[in-house]
Amino acid sequence: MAALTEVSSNKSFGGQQKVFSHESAELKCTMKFGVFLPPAASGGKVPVIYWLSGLTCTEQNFVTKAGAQKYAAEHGLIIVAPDTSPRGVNIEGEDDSYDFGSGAGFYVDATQDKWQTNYRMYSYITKELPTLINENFPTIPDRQSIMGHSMGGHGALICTLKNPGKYRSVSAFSPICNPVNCPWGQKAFNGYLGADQAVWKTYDACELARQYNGPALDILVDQGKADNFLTQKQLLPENLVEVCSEKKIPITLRMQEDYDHSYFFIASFIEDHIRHHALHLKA
Ligand SMILES: N[C@@H](CCC(=O)N[C@@H](CSC=O)C(=O)NCC(=O)O)C(=O)O
Repeated sequence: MAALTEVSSNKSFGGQQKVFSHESAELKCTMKFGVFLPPAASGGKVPVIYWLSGLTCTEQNFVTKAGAQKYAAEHGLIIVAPDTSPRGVNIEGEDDSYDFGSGAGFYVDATQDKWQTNYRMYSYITKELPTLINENFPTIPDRQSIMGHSMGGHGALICTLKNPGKYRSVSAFSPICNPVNCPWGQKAFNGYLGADQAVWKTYDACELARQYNGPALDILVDQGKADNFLTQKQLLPENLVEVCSEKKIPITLRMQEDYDHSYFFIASFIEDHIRHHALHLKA
């Protein structure tokens, strides 16, 4: 069993909000993650939701700003919130921009020389982290769901679409829906995956939805209408809705008047997302 080091522990809504660090075999560095343990977890096994954060985030953003603990406690759900990239791996240029390198792992397994040893966030999120969580916390391993924000919304969507049946449900706040067609995605995919756009498509939610052939999905997306990144065409939710309607994949896109891209938006609707996952995790 891989060793966990407790970094912090705070009682919250009758449960415990903790942060742990561990040595990641996939990323070859020390990583941190937040884990909320609801009161129900002290008396038995409970389902788990993974939260994937966006650009510039660590595990702290969700833990301190989303206000999820109250609802996770009420529904009896563990929530795990990992960091968004390898840290301190000393790759030249890793800290040069906010949207590539540190804090911007984009939930892919890099293939390019400089990045491929450490930048393996896809394998970390879908394999190493769940194994670690299931070994160390009272989870029901086949009852897991995933949600995320922006770059993390992209991550939640692709982890679900690439692994039919692995997650009981998926939801996202302002996700990057079509990275092959937006500036953030093009920069990250070119840097981590190289120039071959056929490889990019294997990590693009619209392309993956076009090819999806698995259990029925029930995708929930919230998007603020006053989100500057929506206006800048970084998110492209309309492209995902178009593919999902062609493929008859149920998706609910809620366009929320006046909300921006921030955690104030996330905190306003996190209750709905946790309820959405609870319905599927307890069905
Ligand atoms: N600094 C950047 C914008 C960075 C930003 O807005 N990050 C978002 C996620 S964006 C997509 O993945 C975020 O979650 N920030 C952390 C927070 O606590 O708000 C710029 O200036 O454009």
